[in-house]
Amino acid sequence: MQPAQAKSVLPVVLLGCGGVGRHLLRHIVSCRPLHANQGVAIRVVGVADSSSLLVADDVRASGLDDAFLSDLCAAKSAGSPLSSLLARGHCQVFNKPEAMGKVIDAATMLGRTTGLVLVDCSATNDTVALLTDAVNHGCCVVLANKKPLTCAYEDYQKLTSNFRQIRFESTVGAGLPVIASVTRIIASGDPISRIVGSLSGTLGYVMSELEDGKRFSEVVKTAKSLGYTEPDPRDDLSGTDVARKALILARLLGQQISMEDINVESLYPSELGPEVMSTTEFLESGLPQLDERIEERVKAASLRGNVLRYVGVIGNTGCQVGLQEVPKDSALGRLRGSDNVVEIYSRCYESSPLVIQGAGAGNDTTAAGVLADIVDLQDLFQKRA
Ligand SMILES: NC(=O)C1=CN([C@@H]2O[C@H](COP(=O)(O)OP(=O)(O)OC[C@H]3O[C@@H](n4cnc5c(N)ncnc54)[C@H](OP(=O)(O)O)[C@@H]3O)[C@@H](O)[C@H]2O)C=CC1
Ligand SMILES: N[C@@H](CC=O)C(=O)O
Repeated sequence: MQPAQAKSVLPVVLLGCGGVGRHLLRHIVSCRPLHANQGVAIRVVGVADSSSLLVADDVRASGLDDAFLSDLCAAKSAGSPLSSLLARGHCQVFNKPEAMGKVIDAATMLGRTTGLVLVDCSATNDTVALLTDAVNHGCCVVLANKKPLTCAYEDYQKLTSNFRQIRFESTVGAGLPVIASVTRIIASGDPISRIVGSLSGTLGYVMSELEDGKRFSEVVKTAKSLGYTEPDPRDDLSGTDVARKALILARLLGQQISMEDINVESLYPSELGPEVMSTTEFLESGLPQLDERIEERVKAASLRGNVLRYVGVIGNTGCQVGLQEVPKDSALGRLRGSDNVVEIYSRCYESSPLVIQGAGAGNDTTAAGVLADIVDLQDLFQKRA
């Protein structure tokens, strides 16, 4: 008989079970045989949403089983609260504000013993203190949420001070290996001078669909239904989401800057902003008001043989994100759908940049990136027979 392979068991608490979080749970379940072959077992011990935290009865000994996780995804997809799963047994539910204290309790206990990966697939600013606390208790952190990395610089520094314990590949380019590539180039001592790219799956998709004559308002709604947009698509249309990605890259390059230091072009006026109308109102009545203006810009560019792309430039002297007219047959102009393209210029990649291209948004690819980050942490967890 073969001796049982030693496994790294990675307990996970997931914050956020929306589009990305649910895909992550499904990927964890479907990858069990693959991970077993790789000597890894991911044990989901807790899941939180905006109002509560559901945890396994004894987080040190066992997690939520796979049938439970499937039911949890189904319940959240149907709009039911996490507490609707209490009847299944072997779990407890804590409501806010108590819930976040319970996450810290789990992080304190597991950080000292088995270790814990706290995964942030929420879209809130509210998790940064919790994540920093978890890191300080020896836990690891994986982020799809960009906000904890784009907060005040001092908070960013605190969160990332133990760099080996934190992964955030999906925050830029979803599942594309952008952060890994930048990190490797930096580690090799090759100075990066510039990163240029189309960093928004939503805006890439919208711009390429407009070239086919579709209406802006309709295309934005389709991007939302495909899982490309942020929960409020104005985060994409304002350029804020791209600016967050630019900031994450700039900070990775060592720049001590903040969101206010980035020049951002918004595709909608402040009268249609979140302070004035809800997301639903924006989608129903605000968005159509933008159709004509954007479509005129697309047509004007087309008459010059160009297309519009929302481009981010991260340089040594500053960062800008905004619409640019680019030749139709350029690398940026040829982009279709939700694809991102990122060009990295450094001493080794000066005349011919390192180019990373592929799907840059979507729940599936984002969750896959998060899962790869979790598995990448396995060496920090003890192997057990
Ligand atoms: N979709 C994509 O292509 C990509 C997304 N991302 C990032 O992934 C994250 C998730 O996106 P997505 O799944 O589309 O968003 P959703 O809006 O679908 O889901 C967000 C989830 O977070 C939960 N939540 C809100 N506040 C808190 C909180 N304080 N604590 C715990 N959970 C909370 C929500 O709870 P409730 O269910 O109660 O509302 C919801 O379950 C975002 O930060 C996004 O920027 C990153 C790269 C690509
Ligand atoms: N809304 C974002 C999702 C990924 O970060 C995008 O469209 O790129």
